[in-house]
Amino acid sequence: MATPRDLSTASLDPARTDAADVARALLVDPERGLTAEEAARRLAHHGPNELRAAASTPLWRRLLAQFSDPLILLLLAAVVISVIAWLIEGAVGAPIDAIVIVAILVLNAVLGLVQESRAEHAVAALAVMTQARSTVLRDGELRTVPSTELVPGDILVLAEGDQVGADARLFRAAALFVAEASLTGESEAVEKHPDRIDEVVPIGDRRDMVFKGTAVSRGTGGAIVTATGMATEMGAIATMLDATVEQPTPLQQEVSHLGRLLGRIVIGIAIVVMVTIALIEGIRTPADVVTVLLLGVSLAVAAVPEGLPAILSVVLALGVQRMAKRNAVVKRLSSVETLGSASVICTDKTGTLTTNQMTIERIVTASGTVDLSGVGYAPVGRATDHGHDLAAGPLRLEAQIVLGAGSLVNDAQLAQHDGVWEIEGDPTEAAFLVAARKLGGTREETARYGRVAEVPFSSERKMMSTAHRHENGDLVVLSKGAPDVLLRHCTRLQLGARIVPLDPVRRARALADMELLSEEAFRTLGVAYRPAPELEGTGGGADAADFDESAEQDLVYAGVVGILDPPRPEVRPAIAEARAAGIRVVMITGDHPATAARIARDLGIIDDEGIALPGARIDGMDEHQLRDAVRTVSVFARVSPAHKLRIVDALQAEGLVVAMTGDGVNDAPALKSADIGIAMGVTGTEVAKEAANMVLADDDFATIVHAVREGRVIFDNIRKFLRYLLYGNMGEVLTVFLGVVFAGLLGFTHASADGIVLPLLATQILWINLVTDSGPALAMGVDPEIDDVMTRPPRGLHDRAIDRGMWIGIAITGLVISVVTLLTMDVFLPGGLIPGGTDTFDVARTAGFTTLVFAGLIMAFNARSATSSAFRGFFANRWLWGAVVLGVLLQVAVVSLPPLQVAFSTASLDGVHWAVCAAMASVVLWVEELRKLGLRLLRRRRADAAAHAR
Ligand SMILES: Nc1ncnc2c1ncn2[C@@H]1O[C@H](COP(=O)(O)OP(=O)(O)OP(=O)(O)O)[C@@H](O)[C@H]1O
Repeated sequence: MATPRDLSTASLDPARTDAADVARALLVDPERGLTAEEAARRLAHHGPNELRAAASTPLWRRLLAQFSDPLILLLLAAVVISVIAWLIEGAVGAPIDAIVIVAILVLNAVLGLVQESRAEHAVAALAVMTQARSTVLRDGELRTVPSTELVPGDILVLAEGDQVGADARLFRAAALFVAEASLTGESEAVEKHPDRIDEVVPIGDRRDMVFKGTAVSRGTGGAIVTATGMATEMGAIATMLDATVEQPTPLQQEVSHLGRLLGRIVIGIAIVVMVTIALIEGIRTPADVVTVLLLGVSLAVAAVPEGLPAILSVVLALGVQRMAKRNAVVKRLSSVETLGSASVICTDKTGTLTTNQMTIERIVTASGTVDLSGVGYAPVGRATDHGHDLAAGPLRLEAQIVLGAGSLVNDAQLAQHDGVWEIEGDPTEAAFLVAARKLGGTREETARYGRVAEVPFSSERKMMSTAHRHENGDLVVLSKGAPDVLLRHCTRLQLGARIVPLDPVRRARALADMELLSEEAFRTLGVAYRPAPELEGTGGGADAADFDESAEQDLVYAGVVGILDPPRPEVRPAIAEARAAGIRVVMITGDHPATAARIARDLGIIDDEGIALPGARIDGMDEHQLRDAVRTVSVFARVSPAHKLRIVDALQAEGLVVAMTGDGVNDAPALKSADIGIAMGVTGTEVAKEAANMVLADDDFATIVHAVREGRVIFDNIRKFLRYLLYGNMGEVLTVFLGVVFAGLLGFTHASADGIVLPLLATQILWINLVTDSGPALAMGVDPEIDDVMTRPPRGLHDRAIDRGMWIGIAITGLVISVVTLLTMDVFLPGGLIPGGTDTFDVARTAGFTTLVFAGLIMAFNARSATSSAFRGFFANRWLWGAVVLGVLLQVAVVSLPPLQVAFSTASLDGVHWAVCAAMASVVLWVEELRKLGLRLLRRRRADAAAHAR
């Protein structure tokens, strides 16, 4: 086979070449597309259809960036000073502290880097899940493929809401409008037409081409891909489009703010500690200066959780992965936090609350009602009239017109694959194809019509029309749409084989028929038609360009179908769960108010008195009236996408955090405006997915509620490790500070070989923070749900992660930790508060150090809830247990292994020491248990009092 010319590099300009010639040059038949093998071959030749990503930062620079924190730099400076002092003093022995501190910092940087890479990988994996897709014709069939797999010569099939995946030459277009702002900056959508352009014109004027990165805002079309990847016009400007950098989430901002605040406070404390030591103990040698300096700076490094932003990213990213496994694909980490605060979920009805498995069960025409049996897409079922097989006659004829016309003004396809009936396209439309097959004779008739033009369906118009030519040359217009809308375009009625005027009585009857179907929860669709001889005169045939909305008049109303779209079984409990969690559910649908209200009632969204507010009423309201309305109304029906935007704005003005679902191209503004835009993964358009923060892989409402729960759990877990880290840090700072003060008061100055008496050494402080504490903190990030997060109201968007209650808890716990640590040291020291101690200062300090580490590890269990006992879900997190056991082993090692004893100035402990350390450390657990018990009792008493008052 000849190789197709690569148009992107050839001199041929597709915009100035006939579509047929472009197809020929690219060796493709526009009616069949490429074969799968040929597409694979071309993909191998041209490479994936991607814009080259920006080069990644080299590893060494990322490692170096780990040291860029000002406090770490300060510590490094202190280390340098200590080395200089050691050199001045004659370089005796080895500068052990300096070596140990640098080693710990390197270890810490490597860990930080690993965290960062994990978070990045998780985010990259999300990008793959939310990648854009395109519809192409391959082997004569429609296929949806990732847009990265498009190749030159592919036949793109474009519909409203599609992202154009590659540059392509149009060969067909029906009312095709493309938004090209991303490429040309032009905000208005441009109408496209396959007619060749003869001059060389700028991109914005190449009406016969569509370009990668733009979006179809209206209409349909077919185009031959002429360029992919960097060869596209978008590729030409791609150097300007560096990969978007993830902005820090509000929580990440709060944490870095917290870091800076702590940094300042701690530097203050460090200075106070250093001055206190100098005053109480007196600085005697340069070594004393270095010891105090290192201690002060290490304290600062320890107390400020530098690793927190990285841990935060990992926890968010892991949460995002868990959500994705449950079909909620979040595009940005920040959306996870917002999800947890959602206070109202506005949801579509069709496909989200319902199954979107449409079955026509009823056809109501002027002569009566036909019932159709059978479920699903298999076209087997009986047509009956009052329980009897439908006989030939006016009713059958009318039903045949309804279903026949309905399956012609239709873009869906029905086919049997391996014995299973499957549909391609809109399920509402496919329902007509299935029903038409159930009613014998209909398909034979429709086969005689060929489509010549169309005005596509849109959620604003709520109807669509096509023009067809019969074998005998006659032209007709066929329309289907929301019956109340369609009836406005009808002046006549089909009655048996006759066409009669649609007088007020007949119109009222038709409306009543539809209303009745709606109240029974049926989705309704009307069908109408008219002979259209006048189309013949326009431009030598019913040309697509001459056919527009103006043809939708003077129609003959044929009848209405009742489509069953059952609610998803999991939705009712999900709505109850949302309500319990203080989240309101609002249904916003294009469907009829009666259908909407009935289904909302069945699902528990509204009670029997609840009503559906029609979109037309919203039009008559100003902002204030709408704000009043959204306070009470939970069902909006027959709305258009523009109403959605107004509803979002009104709810937000009421102070609510709004999650909003959407699927169509016109939903994009509402999705962007909502706090969380949620696009449908299955039925949603590419434009909607692009505008949303989250994509539902299964279109299911219940998935949104799961995602909210997950968002709350993630936020809870973040609070857990904040609490945990700050408990420990507060404990250390207070231990050092109080230790120095008490040492002075008790006269323990210069009691050890190191010169100055310090309750903890710089290396030990760094050990605790950067080694033993990191494991439990990480494990906390994947903690299972300890407190039921769906029993509390949503968190305010601007509520702080660390509130006052938490600060009080941190202060109390920090104080308890420092007191037990100092008491442990005192127990073993001779001449302390508690008599009987006989150990050396080094042993006593090692015991204090160990108590501090153990208390920290025990606090990990406590930090998991502000109110629940640490024993609740005690064994639920095996990572936490792993981390705690590892922490204990590391501590045993640092106390008992001689090389580590030298590095960390520790001394061996015996059995009694270990037991006392463990017992003293456990005191924090009991104190916290008592405090939480008190809190719980208080809370219960308040709840009882409130219940009593009611
Ligand atoms: N393919 C179609 N052709 C003609 N009319 C349609 C088609 N699909 C839907 N309709 C009519 O338009 C109305 C509105 O449809 P739209 O897609 O805006 O909302 P919906 O799918 O009913 O609900 P939701 O907004 O909850 O997804 C429907 O109730 C139906 O009567």
